[in-house]
This record gives sequence, structure tokens and C-alpha cells, in this order.
Amino acid sequence: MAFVDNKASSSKTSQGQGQGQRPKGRGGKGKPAQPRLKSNQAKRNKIDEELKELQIKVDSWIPPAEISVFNELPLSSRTLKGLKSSHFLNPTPIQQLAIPPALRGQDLLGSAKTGSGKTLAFLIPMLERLYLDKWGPMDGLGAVVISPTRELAVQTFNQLRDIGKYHNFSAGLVIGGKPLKEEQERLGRMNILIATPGRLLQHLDSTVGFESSGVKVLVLDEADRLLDLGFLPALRAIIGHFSPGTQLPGTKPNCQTLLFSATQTKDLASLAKLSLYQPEYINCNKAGEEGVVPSNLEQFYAVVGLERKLDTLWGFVKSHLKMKGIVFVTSGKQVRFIFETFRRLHPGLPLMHLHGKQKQPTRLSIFQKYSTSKHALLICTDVAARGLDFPAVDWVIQLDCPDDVDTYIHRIGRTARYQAGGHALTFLCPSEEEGMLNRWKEKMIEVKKIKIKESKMGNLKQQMQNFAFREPEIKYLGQRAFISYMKAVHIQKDKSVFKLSDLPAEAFAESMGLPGAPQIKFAEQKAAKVRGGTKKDVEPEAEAVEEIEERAVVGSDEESDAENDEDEEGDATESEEDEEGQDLEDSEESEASGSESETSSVAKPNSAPAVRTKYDRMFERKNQSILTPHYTALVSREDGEDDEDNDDVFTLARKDHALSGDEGSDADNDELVKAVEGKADTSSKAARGDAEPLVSVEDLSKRKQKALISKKNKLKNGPLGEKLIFDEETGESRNFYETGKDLESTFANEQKRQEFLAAQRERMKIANEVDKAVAREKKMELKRKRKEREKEARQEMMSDDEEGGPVAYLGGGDDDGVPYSDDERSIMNDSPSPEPERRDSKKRKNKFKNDVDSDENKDKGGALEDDEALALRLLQSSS
Ligand SMILES: Nc1ncnc2c1ncn2[C@@H]1O[C@H](COP(=O)(O)OP(=O)(O)OP(=O)(O)O)[C@@H](O)[C@H]1O
Repeated sequence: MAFVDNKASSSKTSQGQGQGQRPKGRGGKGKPAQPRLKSNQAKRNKIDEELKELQIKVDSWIPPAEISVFNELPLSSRTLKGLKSSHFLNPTPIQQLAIPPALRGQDLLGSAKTGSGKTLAFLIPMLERLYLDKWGPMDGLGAVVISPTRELAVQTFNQLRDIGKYHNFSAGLVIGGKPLKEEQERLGRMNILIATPGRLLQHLDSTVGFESSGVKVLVLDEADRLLDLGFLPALRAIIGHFSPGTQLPGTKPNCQTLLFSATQTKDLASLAKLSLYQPEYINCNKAGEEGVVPSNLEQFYAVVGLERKLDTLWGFVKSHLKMKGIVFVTSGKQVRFIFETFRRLHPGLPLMHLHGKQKQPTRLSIFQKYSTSKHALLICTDVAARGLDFPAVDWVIQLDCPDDVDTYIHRIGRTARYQAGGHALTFLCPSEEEGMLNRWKEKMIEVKKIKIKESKMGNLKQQMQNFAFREPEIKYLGQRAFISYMKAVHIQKDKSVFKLSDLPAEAFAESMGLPGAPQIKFAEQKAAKVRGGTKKDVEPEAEAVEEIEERAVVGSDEESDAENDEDEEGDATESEEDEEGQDLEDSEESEASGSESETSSVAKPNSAPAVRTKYDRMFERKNQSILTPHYTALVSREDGEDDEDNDDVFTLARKDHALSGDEGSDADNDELVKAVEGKADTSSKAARGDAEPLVSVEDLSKRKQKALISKKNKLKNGPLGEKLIFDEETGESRNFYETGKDLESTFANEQKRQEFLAAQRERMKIANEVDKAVAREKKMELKRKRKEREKEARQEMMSDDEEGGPVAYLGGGDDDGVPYSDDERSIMNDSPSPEPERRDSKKRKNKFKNDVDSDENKDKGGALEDDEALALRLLQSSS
């Protein structure tokens, strides 16, 4: 099997034996080709035999009571060999149940708990279907697996490579992150593709010659995740490409579709309806029996105040230095904050971090590095929650409460995979406990409560404050992490679990080393909706925001990756340099959110300290030293593009940080100018009884007052220069730099504007006519000159003719191709000259013909003959 990912180039390693394959005789020098051909033929016959038998087995399959080894399933020797060499000997329940119907070509909706081997449950039948169909390298694309994330696609690709190494298919990885063109060139050579949906759709829509109509098997892996990430429209389009028959109800599509997921949702059911034809439902998640979580997993939860989470995590890490653990938090900003601060604290366990805003190669290298690590702590977002198969993870720690039970199941599924054991620990804020317990109960999930002793917790507050004090980047990163967490809690759908108002914002900020909780303000109308609306009203909106948020946080997929690559940050090892830029950008945004705003919290305004120490001032100081003009310029862009923080739900309370050029700032300035003028002319206005200015200067900050004074000075220091221009037609003058007011008066009303436009149109029309006339005249002149030149040339030619030169007639020839004799020429030359203008070659030829045929010439010819006869007689007589 030839495997090609989007880094390597394609190469076929072996010849196919199937229908579409063209076995070549490889008899080299001195080697007779005949025996080789014979042995190939024998091989093909053997394979045909095996395929026949296999097909019969598949068609007449009656599931035995128990299957203990893969050999008992109707599988080809090649696949069995691949499985054996990869140490897969005993099929898991989902594999036993899903493989036989999938081999018969049936559509499937398969769900089984995490780590139960769903990947092989679709890879094996996919390989077998192509093999049974005698698919060969020349047959083009035969199967496609769609994965929600690049990491998962890579993992699936690796597993396919392991078990498919004895087959003759070429397989490729299409996950983006590389120029489209490079991938396009390789696509035509693939039999199997593992792809992320956006990139695949891009190729289906734009790659010339990418033949999708022959696809036999389509797999949607982690289908629930695909839907969560908002890929439904992309999936619809992809399904439409591969099996157009699904559009017409009741028609069996050419392409078999297999849908796999660890959890079942309503959306998944509707996707199944859309994409599956008379499917077989295989559900290994029998609630109550074995539960929906792996049985060899121990689950715990601990109630920890938001402000003690970091301390508790630190304590846990310090007491489990030999573990391989994963810590899940809500947002990428939190990942980075915890990673950066813990790194500085040297826990004694290798730290790694993974989130959706990292560059693709970084994500993949962290994924590989963590996979191969024995002891390490991976801090990550839900980008790593589903499907990823990190071997031998001991602990899954959910520092932040999962969005819902499905997310909980996926997160804990990173441990206790296949037959391994594992532990899961979830931290719940006191306000989240009751709601989450109910949710677990609904799904019959039992999670034991544990109490963490105070003595086992760390005490990081002081160190966090030091970091934030010494390194502004850390402080701003902390602020962003705080904001992103609070926002995420606010937009959570399940309000019985997530209660923003119950969270101790101030204490939480303090635990992160921040001098105060950054202020976040809700947009009025949205807040009203959330508070007053029914669940139905609120949910779609919340859902939409959540989707954007999740996409931004997770950023897991190809289409956004291509765009995000520039903004993304570096890997674990290079994190410091790589993330500097990001930190600075973050810092800038925090700057925008304002150090002033740090003094008030989300829940309640935080009053400024009565006595401001140097320490307080340091915290409040703006981060000017670290902000280059480049980053200052980026602020406006960042504000507009920010991944997580700029949804409609939130606005920042502070508004006085608008950059020049912002509408807001213009409005501000207008106001300010009015204010200054108001102050300057107070007395005169008062005398005139004019209205008071909107804002008084005393109300303004010192910075604004300063800015105003300098503006005012500018205005006072002499009038601005004037430049007049004069209208060509009317001779009237007007200011070259027309102000808005001038323009307004010019176009005072619509009628005037229309008149002006009509006049301009008329002018344009006339100008156009004039231009056309000039062009016409020029053309005529050129034509006239050309004719004159031609005439002169003809006259020259005629004078040559009259001089008796032969040139004009040579090569003319008669119709019979016999050249004219000298006599004939002489006859022509002797003939009277025709009118000069008639002497073109054709006429000359006709004339010549006429002349030759004339009686006169005949007579002349006859005289010649007589002369010749006479001369002959004389010669004869003389001899
Ligand atoms: N038959 C088998 N024998 C031994 N190991 C297996 C078998 N099937 C799968 N595995 C191993 O079990 C682990 C989990 O498999 P896999 O990733 O397919 O699970 P999954 O059900 O897809 O999990 P998730 O829902 O989390 O994606 C992998 O390491 C895989 O190699």
C-alpha cells in the first residue's frame, strides 16, 4: 500500500492485481519475461479464488454467538495479516458488530464508548470493500474518511497505514496547512483519502480532474464533533458530491456511508437521516448495563472555589510527578496563561500545551511529543477532547466544568482506552455542583466526590502576583484568560450549571495575580434577551455564539487554519519567542479593555484603593514600553478579528480608548471640540442665551483636556491656507479644498444635484461627439495617405513594364503549365500596348490567351512551318 500524506510525495510501491490494474512484465535483461507473467497469472487466479470465497462468506454471514479473534470474521488474508502485524488480534464489540454489515455494503450508524476501537470498525470494512471490488491503483478514488480535526485525521491515517500495508491501495491525507496546488497534484493518484471537511470540499469544488463519482465508501468519523464544529453544510455538500442519489428519497446511492460517534445527539440523528440509506444502527453504549464510559475508568469530582482552582491543580501536579495527565480548560487563553505561569514555577513534570490557535505543525509536533512521553502534563482546550488516542494517559483533569455531559464523556475518554485503566478528576465550582450532578444522573454516570485537603493545595497567589508585576505580558495574558473564561460561562446554554453571577470574580482575578477583575459589560439588548427570553429564544443565539467561540477556541480545522496561520503561535519548546507576538497583541487588547477598567469587576464595581501605593501604580501603568508602533497599529485589526472576545454579547465598558479614525473617536472629538468651545465662549453664549455645551471640560480626563488644548492651539495659530480654482466656463472661483459644508451647499437639494448631473452628462455627450469626430478625421487622413502610397507604387510598377522587362510575366504560365515560347513572348511584346490601368496580371494573361488563339497568330505559325520545311528541303538537297 502506498501512503502519501500532504508532506510526502506519492509513489506506488506495488502493482495491483485487481481489474483495473495493469500488471507489467518485468523481465529485465537476461531474464525471461514468460515465467514472471505465468506466476503473476497464478497469483491473480489465487486472489480471484479468495475473493469469490470471501464474497460468499460475507453474503451468507450469520453472526456466531461469540467472536474472539479477527480470523473468525469474513476478512481477507491481507487485512488479517495487517491486523496481526499491528497486534490487533481480538475484535472489540463495536468491531464485531459493525464489520459484517459494513462488508455487505450497508450504511451504518455506529456508536460506542470512547476508546472502544471505532476507528478499526470502519477502516477494516473500507479496505475490504475496495478489495472485494478488485479496486486497483488505476481505479482512482474509492474511499474517503472525514475527520473533524487534523490531529484525528493524522491518527486515522497512521492506523490505516499499519493495518493496510499488505494491500495495494494508495492513501493520502488531505488536511490543509499546505498550498492547495500541492495537494491537487497528488489527489488524482489516491484510492483512499483521510480528510478534514473544509479542505475536502475545497478540492471537490475546485480541483480539476478530482473524480469523486466512483467513491464506494464514505466515513464520517466523530460525526457529533463534526456537527458541533458547524460542518453540517459542508457535510451536506460532500455527501451530495459522493452520492447524489441521496437527494432523491428512496434511491440507493452508489456510495456506502458509515457514520461513527461516541455519543448520540439529536443533530446526529438528523445527519443520519440525511446521509444514510436504510442504515443499520449499532449501539454499544447501552446505558445502565456497562454505562457510556469505559468500565475501567475511575471518576472523581471535587468542589473547588474558582479562586482555588490553580492552587488545587498545582498541589495535584506536585503530588503526581510520575503521571501522564491532561488538563482541560475552557479557552486557549487560559491554556496559555496556566502553561506560562506553571512553566515559570518548574513543577518537575514536563509541560505541554495544545489549543486551536497554534500553527498546524506545532499542534502535530506537540501531539506526537505527548503521545510518546511517559510522564507529562498536557494543558489543552477541547481541541484534544475527542478522538485523539494518546497512549497510557493516567489522569484526565477537568479544571473547568465541561459544557455538557457529552463533552465530559469525550474528555474522560482520553484515558482508560481499550483495556487500559485510567482516572478522571473534575473540578466543580460550588455553584456548578448541583446542576452537574443532575446531568450525570440523567446519563447514569456515577462520579465519586472527593475532598481535597487544604494541606494538599498549593498557594500560588503571591507568585502569580509577582509574575504579573514583573512581566506585563503575563498580566495581560491573565486578563485575557479571565475575560475569556467569564465570557464562556456567560454564553453557556445550561444555566442550571453555569451561573455567572455566583462566581467570585474578584477573588478569581486575584488568584491569577491580577490587581482587579477586568470589567466586562453585556450589550443591553442581548442581556435583556438572555434574562427575559424563553429557553427557545435564547438558545439559537447562544448556540451561534458558542459555535463561533468554539471554532475560535478550538480552531481545529483546515479552512480557518489557512487564514489563522499567521496569527497563530508557536510550540511548546519555542513558546516563549513564538508567543511573544501573541502576548503583545493580547496585551494590546487588554490595554484596550483598559487598565482603568481593572478596577471594577464583572459582578460589582470594584472601588479603587484609598491609598495608592507604588505597587498599585505599577499595576495600573500602561504597557507602553513593550508596545511597538506595529502592535499599536494592530490594535484596531485585532479588535475586529479577535477570536473569542468579540462576539455581540459583550462590549467593554470603557469607551475612551478609540483610535483615531474610529467613528467613535470622531464623535468624541466633536464632542470635545464643542466642550472646549463651550468653555471658551461661555460668557458670550450666556449673553446670547445659547445652550450649554454637552460636556464640560472639567468632566474630561486630563489626557483629553491636553489633546483639546493642543487642537485649539492649532486652530488659533493662524488661518489655514486657501487655494482657489476657477471654473473654466463660468469663470467663477471656488475653494479647491471644498469642505463638507461647501459641498452641502453645492448640492443643497436633490433637484440641484440632478440638474448638475444632467449638465455634466450633456457635457460628456458633446465631448464624446467631438472626440469621435476627431478620431474619424484622423482615420480618414490615414486612409487617404495609404491610398496615395499605393497609387505611387502602381505607377512605378507600370513604368517598369513599359520598359519591356520580362519579370512581370515570368512564372505566369498557361493553364496547361507549358511555359511560353520566346516567340510567344515576342508576340505579346509586339502587340499594341493596352490602357495602362487595365494592365493587371489577370487581364494581361487573358489578353495573352486571346492573342495566342487569334487567327493572325495561327497564320504566323503557319508561315514559320513553311520556312522550316523550306530550310529542310535546302539541307537535304545540299547534302
Ligand atoms: N481490536 C483491538 N485490539 C487491540 N487494540 C485495539 C483494538 N481496536 C482498537 N484498539 C486500540 O484501542 C485504542 C482506541 O481505539 P480508537 O481510537 O479506535 O477508539 P475510539 O472508539 O475511536 O475512541 P474515541 O471515541 O475516543 O475516538 C487505540 O489505541 C487502538 O489502537
